[in-house]
Amino acid sequence: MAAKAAAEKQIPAPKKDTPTFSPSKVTVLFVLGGPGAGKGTQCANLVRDYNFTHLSAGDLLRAEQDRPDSEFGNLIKEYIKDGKIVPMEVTVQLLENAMMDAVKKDKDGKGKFLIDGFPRKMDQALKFEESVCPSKFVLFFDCPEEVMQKRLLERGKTSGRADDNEESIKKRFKVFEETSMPVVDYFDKQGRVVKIVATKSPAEVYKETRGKLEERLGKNF
Ligand SMILES: Nc1ncnc2c1ncn2[C@@H]1O[C@H](COP(=O)(O)OP(=O)(O)OP(=O)(O)O)[C@@H](O)[C@H]1O
Ligand SMILES: O=c1ccn([C@@H]2O[C@H](COP(=O)(O)O)[C@@H](O)[C@H]2O)c(=O)[nH]1
Ligand SMILES: [Mg+2]
Repeated sequence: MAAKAAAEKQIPAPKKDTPTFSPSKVTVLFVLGGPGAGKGTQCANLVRDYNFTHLSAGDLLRAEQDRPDSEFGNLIKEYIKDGKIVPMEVTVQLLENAMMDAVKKDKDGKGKFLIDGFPRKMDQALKFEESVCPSKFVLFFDCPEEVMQKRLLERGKTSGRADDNEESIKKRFKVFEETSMPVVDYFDKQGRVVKIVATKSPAEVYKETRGKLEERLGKNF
């Protein structure tokens, strides 16, 4: 209950001196782009070809929402339907837990993560890099709203997602422009954004993604 109150009021957690994971052992790429830009689709390709662990913040929140004992279930449900950003304490903890699970399974304690749909708000970006792990860069899938809307409405016919409907999509676009684009701009000013044109076919988008990723990291990262 105390954690929930803290999350709702955004009471800052005590500051940590060092992040949980060292970038010498753990590689983090943030994957951003508007709702429906194709982040999940391209992450699946990257997992297949480069052995990344894919962590979608939205998927982790949906799983937490459905966990019978979760104290955050109702809160997450409300936030997702309205496209709002769940208080960062919840999401950062879910991500850190999932990263820890994966790193513990690796015999060298290493990990390579695609953190999809995160950070979507400046407080999350600062908190994650300070307390969990600094990221190498952001893969940013750039797509206009009309294209994303068409994709989401099509996906909504079968996805069962509570936010793949016209009303929620409109709210998600607004939050993306007002709250998440400033995060992309923040990393861009530091030269840490790799921008991909996301309007072409999935195969063409992936070709550009691979090319730019290897340009940045080399072939054997
Ligand atoms: N390049 C593409 N061209 C056409 N359709 C695409 C393309 N990439 C993905 N899609 C389709 O668009 C929909 C949204 O894709 P995806 O789930 O990968 O987006 P996302 O960025 O993860 O969305 P969200 O932010 O809602 O999680 C899916 O139905 C997917 O099959
Ligand atoms: O850091 C995050 C990421 C996501 N959310 C909420 O989840 C939904 C769905 O996210 P997808 O990436 O589209 O799966 C998003 O609209 C937010 O409501 C969040 O709160 N914080
Ligand atoms: Mg997705």
